[in-house]
Amino acid sequence: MSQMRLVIVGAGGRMGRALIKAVSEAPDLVLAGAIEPPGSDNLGRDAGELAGLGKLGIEVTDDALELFARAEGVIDFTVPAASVAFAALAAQARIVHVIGTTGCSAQDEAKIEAAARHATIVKSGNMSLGVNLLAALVKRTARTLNEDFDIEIVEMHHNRKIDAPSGTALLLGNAAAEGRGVALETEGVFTRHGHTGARRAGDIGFATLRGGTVVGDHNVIFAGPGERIELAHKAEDRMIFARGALTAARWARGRKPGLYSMRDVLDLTDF
Ligand SMILES: NC(=O)C1=CN([C@@H]2O[C@H](COP(=O)(O)OP(=O)(O)OC[C@H]3O[C@@H](n4cnc5c(N)ncnc54)[C@H](OP(=O)(O)O)[C@@H]3O)[C@@H](O)[C@H]2O)C=CC1
Ligand SMILES: O=C(O)C1=N[C@H](C(=O)O)C[C@H](O)C1
Repeated sequence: MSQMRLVIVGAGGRMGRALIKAVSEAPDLVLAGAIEPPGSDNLGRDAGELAGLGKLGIEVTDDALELFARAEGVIDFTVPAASVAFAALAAQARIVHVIGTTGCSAQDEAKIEAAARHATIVKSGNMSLGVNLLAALVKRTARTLNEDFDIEIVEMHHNRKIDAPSGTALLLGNAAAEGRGVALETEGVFTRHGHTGARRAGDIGFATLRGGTVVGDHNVIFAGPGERIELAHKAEDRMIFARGALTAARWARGRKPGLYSMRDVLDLTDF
């Protein structure tokens, strides 16, 4: 099979740079373009140099439409408004769109779902194998334990992160809710301050920590009477997300349009 031609959007970001490196290390993939927003200082720079690799001969541009027309897939770790716009363009070009962007609103999700009628979209709050396996374990654990076990999700990220709770924390919260047969929308508790009253049985609580250069730590605590189970993941390197995104692109190649998740890609659907 020929090399898969991929465009990286948000090429100058923390994940964009990791993705350029990951694509350049993969013999079956080729970098077909690199995109930054209009006005970015990175426009016109070489994508390889941006990622600290030396010249790759791919100039960073803001012309997504032109690049998407010549590519098979786009990898997107940007911001919600950009991902919604890129999904519409991916639908127009009928290509694969891998979305790692977090912090999307319900309206953003609806627009992405609409784009998935024509684009093959894989979207996940976390592209790593470890976190998706953790989500399966959380779901399984929540299914066994009743409401005597209080579920709390603690996450910590670097001080540049702009959304909370993390996409991963929400993914894990949804896994816990699914395991328990409830909806996170009604059971989730996202803030506590002041005289909150006692914890309600069945709550799924979230706590958000921000500081330093932490790549991403998540801990799901099942606190029961006299015992506590903790399931945790610590990301040490953004390359785990980048490689996961490339696994998703390969999996989506040639697949019919639709909205998929890493659960589909990693065949964890039985959990
Ligand atoms: N699902 C997963 O596994 C993971 C998800 N993420 C998520 O990915 C996202 C990005 O994270 P991170 O790389 O740390 O963030 P950064 O802020 O470092 O990077 C975001 C990049 O997107 C660019 N961008 C913004 N708007 C546009 C646009 N319209 N067109 C093209 N590029 C645009 C920014 O450019 P500029 O700076 O010029 O605005 C920047 O280069 C976040 O939502 C994060 O939570 C992160 C890691 C793993
Ligand atoms: O912004 C980040 O850095 C990360 N974002 C994702 C999230 O919101 O869960 C994934 C990872 O934890 C890093």
